[in-house]
Amino acid sequence: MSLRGATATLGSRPVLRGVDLTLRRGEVVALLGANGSGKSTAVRSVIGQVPLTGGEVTLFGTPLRRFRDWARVGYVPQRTTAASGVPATVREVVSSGRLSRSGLLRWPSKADRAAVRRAIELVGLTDRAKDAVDALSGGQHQRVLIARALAAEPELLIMDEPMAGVDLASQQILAATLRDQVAAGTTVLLVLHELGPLEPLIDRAVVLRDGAVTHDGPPPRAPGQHAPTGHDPKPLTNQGCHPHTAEEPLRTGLLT
Ligand SMILES: Nc1ncnc2c1ncn2[C@@H]1O[C@H](COP(=O)(O)OP(=O)(O)OP(=O)(O)O)[C@@H](O)[C@H]1O
Repeated sequence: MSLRGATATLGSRPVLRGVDLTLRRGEVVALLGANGSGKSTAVRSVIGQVPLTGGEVTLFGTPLRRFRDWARVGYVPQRTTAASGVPATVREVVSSGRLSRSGLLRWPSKADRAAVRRAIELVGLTDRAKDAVDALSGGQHQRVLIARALAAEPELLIMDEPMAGVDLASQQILAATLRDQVAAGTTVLLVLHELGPLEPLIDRAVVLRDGAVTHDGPPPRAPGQHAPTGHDPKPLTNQGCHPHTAEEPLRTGLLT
């Protein structure tokens, strides 16, 4: 995927100011930066949720406006309250992630059901498959969202702060899940505040500051290290790591 010269304005505020971000097949890239630097906006523009005012997005070589093959893309939004109060089971939510591949109008095939089962197993929730998602912890809920993205067996996986507010046990399961995906050749774009347990998986880090790229290269080696450009005097890990408070549910088009 690539984002070239991307500019975007939210309200009257320029949020992306000429962002270039390219992922080659099989790469694992971390998008880092302080709160409000534009990370979420950048990934949401990749999946068409934020319109660009300039520049372009291409997915698998196709310009976004002509791209239709959404089953090739898995997207895990920032933690939301989208599932709370919805009486859906883990299996139902994960199955919804398969619809981009199976379509709404036909009965799920054996392969669809197996992919859903595998995705639930990958995130370690097999024993909770019949439970309502709103009976799960925050970390387990995040695992459900990841399983939902994996159910379509995407070639490109985009995750927005998958570790935010996730307990250590879930973090380890997520890291292992991601390791399997990467080993299978999936391309991964991760929005992160710090590399944490995902560090060994990451090939490259892109650092945003005020909507512009200040670094594109090797990831900072240790948590707490400074941004590698020398332009940013603040440690990447200590900029108000925030449990995301209740946010509006996102309508991604990938999740229904
Ligand atoms: N819907 C919106 N309307 C107006 N401004 C917005 C909107 N969404 C985000 N912004 C602003 O755009 C800027 C970039 O936000 P974005 O969520 O992309 O940053 P981020 O780097 O992902 O931050 P965080 O680490 O806090 O998630 C912020 O200043 C934010 O306040």
